[in-house]
Parts: sequence; C-alpha cells; structure tokens
Amino acid sequence: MTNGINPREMILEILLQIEEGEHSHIAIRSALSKYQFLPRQERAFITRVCEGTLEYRIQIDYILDSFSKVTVDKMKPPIREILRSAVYQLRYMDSVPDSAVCNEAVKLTQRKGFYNLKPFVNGVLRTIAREMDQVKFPSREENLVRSLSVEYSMPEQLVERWLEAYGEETTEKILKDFLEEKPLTVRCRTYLNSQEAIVKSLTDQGVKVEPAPYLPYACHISGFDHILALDAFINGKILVQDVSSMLVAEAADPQKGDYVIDVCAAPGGKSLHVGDKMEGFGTVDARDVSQYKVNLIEENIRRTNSINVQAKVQDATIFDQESELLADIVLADVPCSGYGVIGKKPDIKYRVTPQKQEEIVILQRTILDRAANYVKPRGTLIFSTCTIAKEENEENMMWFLQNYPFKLESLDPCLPEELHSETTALGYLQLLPGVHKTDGFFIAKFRRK
Ligand SMILES: C[S@@+](CC[C@H](N)C(=O)[O-])C[C@H]1O[C@@H](n2cnc3c(N)ncnc32)[C@H](O)[C@@H]1O
Repeated sequence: MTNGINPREMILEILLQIEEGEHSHIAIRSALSKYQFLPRQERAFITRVCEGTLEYRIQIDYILDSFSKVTVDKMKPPIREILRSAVYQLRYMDSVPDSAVCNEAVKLTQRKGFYNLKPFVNGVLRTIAREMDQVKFPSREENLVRSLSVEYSMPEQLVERWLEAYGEETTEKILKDFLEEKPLTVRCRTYLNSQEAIVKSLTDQGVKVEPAPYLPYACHISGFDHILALDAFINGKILVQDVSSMLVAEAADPQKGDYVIDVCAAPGGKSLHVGDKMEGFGTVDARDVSQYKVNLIEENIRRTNSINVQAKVQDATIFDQESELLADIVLADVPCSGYGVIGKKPDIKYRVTPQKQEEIVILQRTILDRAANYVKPRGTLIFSTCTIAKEENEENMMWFLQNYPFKLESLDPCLPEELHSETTALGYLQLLPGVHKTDGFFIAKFRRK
C-alpha cells in the first residue's frame, strides 16, 4: 500500500467500471490521473493487471469454472473481479508470489464486506495456484473454435468469422498478435522538425526510440511514464498514431493547396497528417459529429499549430450541400467495429453483437454516400476503417463501386514497396495484425470518374 491507496482496490474499482460498460483505456486513465503521485512501478502494476485481466478474461473464466462450484456468471460482481484479477496474476505475473496473490485477494474480499466469502475466495485461489497445470483446456481436434477461443481469449463468434474469412493459420497469427504487448507508435512531424532533433529531444528525456516499420517518420517509443510530460509531445513534434493510420495520408497523396474534407476526423490524426503533407498550404476541413469530438481535434490543432486545419461540428450522415463537388480529397475514416485494434482496446471483443454489426454497416454506407458527393470530378475518396470485418471493408468497397461513379486507383505509387500486393495494385489494402506489423486496418482509394 502507498499513501493510503491500495492498488488492488483500485484494480477492482477499474474492472467493475469496465464491467458496467466503461471503455478500459478511459477507466484506467481516469483512475490513474486521480492518483498521479503513485510511483511509476505501482501505476504500471495497476495498468498491467487491469489490461491483462480483461485481455485474458475468457481463458481466466474457463479456469475459474474448472475449479469453482459457483460458475463465474453466478458470482457477485466484486468477487468475480477479485478472482479474475487474482487468476491473471497467478498465471501471467511471475513477479508476484502466489501466496501474496491469494492473501491480498482474501483481504480485499473482507474489506469489501464479503466476510462470509473469504473461505470461498481463499479455497478457489489456493487450489488454482496448486493445480493450474492440470486444467484440461478444449482440444483443437474436438472443437477448433472453442479451443482457439479459450487459448487466445476471443469470443467464439469472432474466431468463427475469422476462420471463415482468413483460414486457421492467419486467424491464429491475428489472435496471438492481439495478446502481445506493443510499444507506443508516434508520427514524427518531420515537415517542421528534423527527425534527429525529435529523436534527440525524446532520448534526452530518457525515452527509448526505435524505428517503426514501413514509414521513416514513424517511431516506437517506450520507457517513459507520462507522454504528456515529454517536450516533443508538448511542443507538437510527435503525435500518437499507428502506422496503419499514417498510411491513409500516404494513400491520399495530397498536394500543396488542396481542399480536403475529413468527414469523421476526431481526434484528428489523419487530418493533421494530411495538413502536414501540404506543408501549411491548402485547407483541411476536419469534421466530427459532436462538439466534444471537435474539441479534441481543436486541442490537437493548437498543440501542433497546424494553420491549415480547421475543425467543425458536422454530422457525416447529413448531406452538406455547400460542400458538393468541392473537395480534391475526401477522407471517410468511418466509425467501425474496431476489431483491428482489439490488441489496444481489449474490451471491444466483448461488445460484439450481430445487430451492432449490421447497424455499423448501414452507418458506414450512409456516410460513404454523403462523402461521395463532396469529391470534385477526378478527385479522390479514401475509405478506411480500423477493422478486419469483410462486410465493413471489401463488401462496402464493392457496394460503393457498384453504385457510385468512382473507380479504384492503385495504392502502389503511395505505399512502401514491402506493402505492395495484388490488392494494393488494384486500390485497396487489408492490414492484418500478426501478418503485417501494424494494427488491423483497411484502406481503399477511389477516384471520381
Ligand atoms: C475511426 S474514428 C476517426 C479517427 C480519425 N480519423 C483520426 O484519424 O484521428 C471515427 C470517428 O467518426 C466519428 N463519427 C461517428 N458518427 C459520426 C457521424 N454521424 N458524423 C461524423 N462523425 C461521426 C466518431 O466520433 C469518431 O471520431
């Protein structure tokens, strides 16, 4: 315990919030921001246990159900989360002795007022600590979907869909990659600063900087506590962005002086990148659906002093007549299921429903329909998502080609050679985690006829 704050109690509160529907990264960030004085090691422990417990929830529940008479779904929420986070530590964190994990879980059970459940928590955890190796996991031969689901802690319906779309080998690569820890990726704004100066500023503050794949200005950074305390961040020299997302501005290939509309822009990563590529010339109209979202874009515009990017509230499902046929480039980086970023936001995998999937495709098509109208003749439309669901990507792309006066245009002149393929020559790219060295992401480039 440090300064009266019990890390395991914080973990429990965060996990309960996530169970109630809060996004994991928001729940963790807001809890930690309340206790900024916590030592770095303790913050890292809290983050790791919360993220790990969530990432491995299906596997953890399988283990708990193998040892507990009360199944996980029948447990009281605080007990369930105490047990889940303890099993995560027992299985995946060698740094914490098993006895400490069990003792702390029992103490927390008592502190939360569940005196009568202390023996239960104690018994289940001590048995698991002793007999973890004897758990009989589902075998691939008997049931491939169930086996992959438990091994990689992914809901069966997603495993099933990806097996069908990508086959066993690729699906396993994707599933494995989602569980791997990754450093943060940033875009160095080399249009205003030299890469060397940016890297020096970071390393001077003790940050480890490594080149990220595919793009020379993309870096992996690690070994720091708060990004908000880094000079390169404060001064707008770096922006947090995955390489997959940086490829959108590469695919758009804006020219100085272009008029660009980004219909789903918040928090502004791609708009700002396009603005940088135009070196301060032209205009990027960065739009999003709410004032809250537009404030996020404005914050980034201010921090980066991006003079050619402007933000405004505009619902992309409502046709904006004033923009008709005006834009050289339209970016439609539409809201999506987010399956490509499950590695960073594990709660996404637990929120999947077939109904939501259908609704999201309808929303995407509505946005594409409106966005198409803003592209001037011979202009460019970039359609992108951070998902690996075919109905949101290839199927939407085909639907668009069949219904609108656009054709696909090769991405190869804009992409690094390592990413060239049959589909990039045609005009689209599906990045898959574990296959490519990025998040899962889709980009299609259309040109108006
Ligand atoms: C994938 S994110 C965009 C990320 C952004 N392009 C970037 O690079 O930082 C999708 C965005 O679509 C926005 N959105 C959802 N529905 C919308 C609508 N009807 N009109 C405009 N934006 C919408 C969301 O608020 C969200 O910011």
